[in-house]
Amino acid sequence: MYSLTSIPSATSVFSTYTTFAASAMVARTVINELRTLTNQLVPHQLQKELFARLGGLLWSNLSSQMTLTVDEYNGLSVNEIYQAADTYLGTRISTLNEQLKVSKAPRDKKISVRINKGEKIIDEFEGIHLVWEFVSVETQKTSYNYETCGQTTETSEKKTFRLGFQKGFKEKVVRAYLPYVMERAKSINEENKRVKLYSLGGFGEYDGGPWSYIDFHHPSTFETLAMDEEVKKELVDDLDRFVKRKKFYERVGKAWKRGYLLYGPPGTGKSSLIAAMANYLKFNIYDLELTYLQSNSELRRLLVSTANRSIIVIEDIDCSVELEDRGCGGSRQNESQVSLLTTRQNLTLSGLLNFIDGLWSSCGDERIIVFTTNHKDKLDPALLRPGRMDKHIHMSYCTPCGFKTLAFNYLQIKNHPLFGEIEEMIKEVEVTPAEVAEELMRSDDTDIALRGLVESLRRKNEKKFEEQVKANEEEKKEDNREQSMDIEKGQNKRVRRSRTKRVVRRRKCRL
Ligand SMILES: Nc1ncnc2c1ncn2[C@@H]1O[C@H](COP(=O)(O)OP(=O)(O)OP(=O)(O)O)[C@@H](O)[C@H]1O
Ligand SMILES: [Mg+2]
Repeated sequence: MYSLTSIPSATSVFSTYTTFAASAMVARTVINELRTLTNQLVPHQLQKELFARLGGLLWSNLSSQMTLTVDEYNGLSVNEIYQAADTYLGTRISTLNEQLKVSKAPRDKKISVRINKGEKIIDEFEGIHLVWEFVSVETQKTSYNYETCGQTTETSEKKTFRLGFQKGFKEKVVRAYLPYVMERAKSINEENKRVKLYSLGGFGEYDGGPWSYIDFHHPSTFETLAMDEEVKKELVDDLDRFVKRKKFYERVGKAWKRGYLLYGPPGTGKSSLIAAMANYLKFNIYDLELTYLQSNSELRRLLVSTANRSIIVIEDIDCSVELEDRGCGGSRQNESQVSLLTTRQNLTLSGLLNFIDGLWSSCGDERIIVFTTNHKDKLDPALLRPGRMDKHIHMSYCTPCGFKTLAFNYLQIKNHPLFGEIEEMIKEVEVTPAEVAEELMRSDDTDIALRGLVESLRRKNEKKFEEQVKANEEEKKEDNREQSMDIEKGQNKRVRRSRTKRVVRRRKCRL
């Protein structure tokens, strides 16, 4: 609604009209002049094209709207803005859209919905009204085929997005809106990303490098992991902080990397934790089996060819590398003299550590490296040195709290009359989460599964008791043996002393 003061006066309307009419007359005269000139100089077909373009140019200058064109390809390379828009607009489809396309690649998790030719999508960004339009033009190209000795016609589709908005917002659209679209598309792609497991075994697909990959479908998540809740939370917070700290790492001049050492007995969830980390961050996993490698240079080549946003895993590091005495009279050598168990003398622990600290740090971003071991005490101190692995995480035997997580995972229950008994027994017995999981999987019937677990814990407890009794007996036997040896030693001493006394007495007599 207009207020009285906002109604334009008759004179101002008339003066606007005359200005507009005068401009139109000038434009028409210019066009006519151009037409006469070009009639004489330029062929008819070219003239048509020229005027169409000129008309478009004049129109866009006279109108307050402007259009940005986003082609699928920029020359031969893909246009990242097009790809981002394609992804982003999939999330902006509304009930106004009538023509949609759906598709799903064999390995995609979700069905993708896109707008069809001619469809428009309305968007708002910081007060700017934006209209996206999808345009697709089919072109046919005929060429001579030397194999069939005939003409072949290829049809190709040129896909474009047109983005319309008010001219005055051009700067803001280019500098703020399009980066926003790209950022949103990146996080949408991250959400839908399929995690890949790269290895050196050569059983998967290759994408150019020395690693082959398969899709990673491990179901482990932080919710399903039975581990100390505080440690779990600390780790999740640590990962969250790590991925957000690009600027921080730049500022302090440190490589954007993080190292974790997971240690604990077999079956306590070290590999499951790596899977949970990969699923949480949507990072690919590189399973680096050192036994496949021959030398430090090969190791370097493999590490350099890993991608950003990935987890490099070296499992059972204590079994892969071992200290070896070389030279120096069999004494324990320093880290530069550490070599692999096998005869592959050129692959050394120091090579690995130097690379983690040095060269590798200078290439790539957002990398996590994880070592696992069942025997932390067997590891070379060089690996445990402060600053080398950022966090040491102990994966322990099952705790009462861990048992509850597993019971919920496997049986979907949060409580049961047997819980109290089981929790008490778990405090006493060393049982791994893998063993508990195995028992819980034995039956779909909650009572049967839990009773089975109680039975197995009881057996373990009895075994532990028997082992303790045996150990005590052994200890007693050992004590007795030592005592009798002491007695024997004492008797021998007395005998020796009395003999010496007799000799001394005899000597005195002689004197
Ligand atoms: N902490 C845990 N939380 C949930 N499930 C677990 C846990 N630990 C073990 N499991 C179960 O046991 C199986 C074996 O565990 P996992 O392979 O992760 O153990 P690990 O510590 O890596 O053993 P290893 O030292 O032998 O490699 C897993 O697939 C999972 O089903
Ligand atoms: Mg493991």
